[in-house]
Amino acid sequence: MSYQQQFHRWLHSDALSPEEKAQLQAIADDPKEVEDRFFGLLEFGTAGLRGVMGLGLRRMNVHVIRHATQAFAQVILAEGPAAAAQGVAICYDCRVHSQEFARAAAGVMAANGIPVRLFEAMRPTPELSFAVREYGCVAGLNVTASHNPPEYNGYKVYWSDGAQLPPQHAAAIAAQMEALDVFDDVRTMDYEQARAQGLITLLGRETDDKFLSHVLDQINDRQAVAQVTDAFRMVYTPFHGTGYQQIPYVLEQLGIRYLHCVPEQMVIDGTFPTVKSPNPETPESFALAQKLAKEVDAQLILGSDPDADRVAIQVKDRKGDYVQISGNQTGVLLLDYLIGAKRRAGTLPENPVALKSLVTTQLAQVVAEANGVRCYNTFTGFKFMAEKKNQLEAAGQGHVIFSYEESIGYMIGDYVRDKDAVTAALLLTEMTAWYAARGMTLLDALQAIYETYGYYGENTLNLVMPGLEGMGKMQAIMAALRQTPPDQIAGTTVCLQRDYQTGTERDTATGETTAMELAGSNVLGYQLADGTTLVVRPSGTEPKIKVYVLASGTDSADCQRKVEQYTAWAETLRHWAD
Ligand SMILES: O=P(O)(O)OC[C@H]1O[C@H](O)[C@H](O)[C@@H](O)[C@@H]1O
Repeated sequence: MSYQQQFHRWLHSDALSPEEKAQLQAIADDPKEVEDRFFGLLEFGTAGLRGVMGLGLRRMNVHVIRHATQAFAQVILAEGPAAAAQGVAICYDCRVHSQEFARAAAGVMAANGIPVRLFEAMRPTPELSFAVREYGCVAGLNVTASHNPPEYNGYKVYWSDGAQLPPQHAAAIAAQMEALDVFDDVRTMDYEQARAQGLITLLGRETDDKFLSHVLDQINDRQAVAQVTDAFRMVYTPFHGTGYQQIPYVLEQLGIRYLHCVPEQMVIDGTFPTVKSPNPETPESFALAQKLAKEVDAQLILGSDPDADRVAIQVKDRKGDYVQISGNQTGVLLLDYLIGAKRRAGTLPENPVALKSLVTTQLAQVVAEANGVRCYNTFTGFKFMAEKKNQLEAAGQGHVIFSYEESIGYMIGDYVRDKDAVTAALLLTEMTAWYAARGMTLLDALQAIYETYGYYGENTLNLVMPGLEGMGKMQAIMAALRQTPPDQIAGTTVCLQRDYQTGTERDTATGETTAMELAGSNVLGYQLADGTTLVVRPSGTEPKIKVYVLASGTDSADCQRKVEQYTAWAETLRHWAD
């Protein structure tokens, strides 16, 4: 069906209310907008479906949610009646329409005879992962667009291990979505009726208590916190999102006495009125938190993203300014700390393993291996880390103690299979207090790590390319890089050219091609003669190409110089599609 046909189908469908039809009518004379909204289905990316809210096949709205859920229900039903009877857990975040979408999804599952455990109110994403495992659900889903701007919403899908669906299962849902009509093939049931029939039950306090008790079990060193508690001040912001109860709670349980939460941002609001972007990766998001931190003279600022699966930190430097510690650096600090803390507490398992994504700093591997911890790379997305953790542990090949990505996601413990800002916030605070008890800030600790293991520097460049046009440009850039793989980048020889789609690595000196362990994802990589690694991939959550520069050098300035040099080259990729 062409996009115009799709548009007319929606415009005349009985499933749409008169108001919805009027909204669609308003764009009828704008063919570009109609095309953008109807040219195809939303794709399952790094974190499921994600899109701008609005009417249309390529937008997030109740019809698309029901369609996706019907497709998901078919995949579950195909597992047989026993699997379907295990039911699904459903969660949602603070966004406008998230509760409505979650209830609509619950209604579709119920209409398909699949029992639903629905959170009574918004909750952090990691609690959904936990609930799926805890209640032996066959699957789970979460209505959230994580850190995206307010106009977005999304749909994350989980399987029975509590991890987001790996590509082959996501592809099964996508295939069902293609096969099922968006209106005619969707079974749905009234929310209240499904509740009355016991097909939808609510999850609340009891689940929180179980989850939080696992989180608190991760504490390694209460003593260190007790030592500094009278002088240790910190600021926390949930950015109007789901971390607002559990993170302050666990920090208090850790023994933090002076915890200052940013009052304006403790107010739940899916429009995120006090920030340009609710993404804690962007230091500017912390403006209000910094203001409060200066007032109370805090040592640490911590901010969790709206669905509380990711967390970023800022610390006070010598000049008294708050500086962001990148995800790459935070992960290295936490990994190094956890190895030490677990060793001191006698809780480091035999055969410890750390996982990271292939676009995360090499330093993590160096630190892990120097401390007797094996380290593996995976593709971006915690579904891949969860898969690797499950595989290694089932085969008796090690116990994963820590998994992380440069994009400020951290997974710790065995009770979740997704990134978890609640546990990470707890341990980042414990770590900061531990160093404070030794007269060190996290910046000092980072410097010590560089001096011990070598200097590393990283940057991620985002080439934003929105809409249908942007999609074409991104494809063209990836195709051009494949067609003419660079032999030199910014004047430096490329030694190895990697294509993670085919899983092959080409040595430019010999022309020899060898197979790599990782394959099957649209990612390209270049190993340069000066030790720098460059990785290029289209984002799976936003319309952009991401270029990762991972450098090492003789000191910080040397790393910085390389990072700038290759970032400048990465900027030029923008024009490869012109
Ligand atoms: O690089 P992207 O595909 O946009 O993904 C960026 C991040 O998005 C989500 O938060 C995923 O859960 C993360 O695993 C991922 O690192």
